Amino acid sequence: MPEAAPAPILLDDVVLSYGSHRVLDRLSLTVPAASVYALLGGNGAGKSTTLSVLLGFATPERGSARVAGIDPSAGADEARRRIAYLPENVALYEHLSAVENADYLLALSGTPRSRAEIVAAFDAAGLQERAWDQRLGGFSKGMRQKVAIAVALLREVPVLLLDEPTSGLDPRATSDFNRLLAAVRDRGTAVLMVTHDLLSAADVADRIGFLDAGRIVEEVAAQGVERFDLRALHARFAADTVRAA
Ligand SMILES: Nc1ncnc2c1ncn2[C@@H]1O[C@H](COP(=O)(O)OP(=O)(O)OP(=O)(O)O)[C@@H](O)[C@H]1O
Repeated sequence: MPEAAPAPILLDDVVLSYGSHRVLDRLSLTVPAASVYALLGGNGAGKSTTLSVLLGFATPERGSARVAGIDPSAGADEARRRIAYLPENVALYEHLSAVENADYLLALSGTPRSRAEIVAAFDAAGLQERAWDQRLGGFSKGMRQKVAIAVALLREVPVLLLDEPTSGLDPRATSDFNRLLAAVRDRGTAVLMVTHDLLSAADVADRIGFLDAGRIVEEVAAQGVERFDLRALHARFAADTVRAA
C-alpha cells in the first residue's frame, strides 16, 4: 500500500523563546488536508507566534515544523510558496482594482492567470460582479478577504493560514466567510485559523485546539449534527482567557 502523504501542516514538540520568555512550550499540532483547525487562546498564548513559525519568520529552538513536507526554518521561500496567509487586516493595493490586485499578486507569485480565471475565482469567493473593477479603497474587510481567498484559490496552495479572520466582521459577513472557508477546505486545503471567535470556530472547524502558555491544553473534534458542545467550549475558552488576563 502506498504511504499516506504527511499532513500539510505539522508542528512537533516545538519550543520557542524570546529571551527568557518561553512562548511556545512543546507545541504539537497536525492539520490534515481538507480540514479546518481553529486555534483558540487568550492574549499572549502564542497563536500568532505559531503562524510565524510556519511562515519561517521564527525558528524553533527545539522540535520541528513542516509545511507540505518543507521545513520553513530551512527553506522559508519554499514553504511560503505553498502557503496563503491572511493577516488580520488583509493588505492589498488600494489604488488598484480587485482584478488588478489579483493579476499583480498572481504574477508576483509566479502563477499568472487570465482575467476570465480571476473573475471566475471572485465569483466562487462570493465577490459581487460590480466590485471586480472597483478600486480597493472602499472595500470592507469581508470584501478584501474574498479577493485574498480568490487569489489563494488560484495559486492552488495546500495551506491556508488565517489570523483573526472574523474580527470586525458582522454576523452576515462572518457566516459568508465561514461558508467560503468550508468551500476552500472541501477543495483539499489544510486550513489553520487563529481566532478569538468561538462561534465561528464551532461553525466551521473540524478540530479546535486550546492554546495556553504556548501549549495545546485540550483538543476537541467536531462530532455528529451538533458538531461541538458550545457550552463546554465556552467554559473551556473562558478558563484560558481568564488565566491569560
Ligand atoms: N518578536 C517578539 N519579541 C519578543 N516577544 C514577543 C515577540 N512576539 C511575540 N512576543 C511575546 O510572545 C507572547 C505570545 O505572543 P503572540 O503574539 O504569539 O500571542 P497571541 O496568542 O497571538 O496573542 P493575541 O491574541 O494578543 O494576538 C507574548 O507574550 C508576546 O509579548
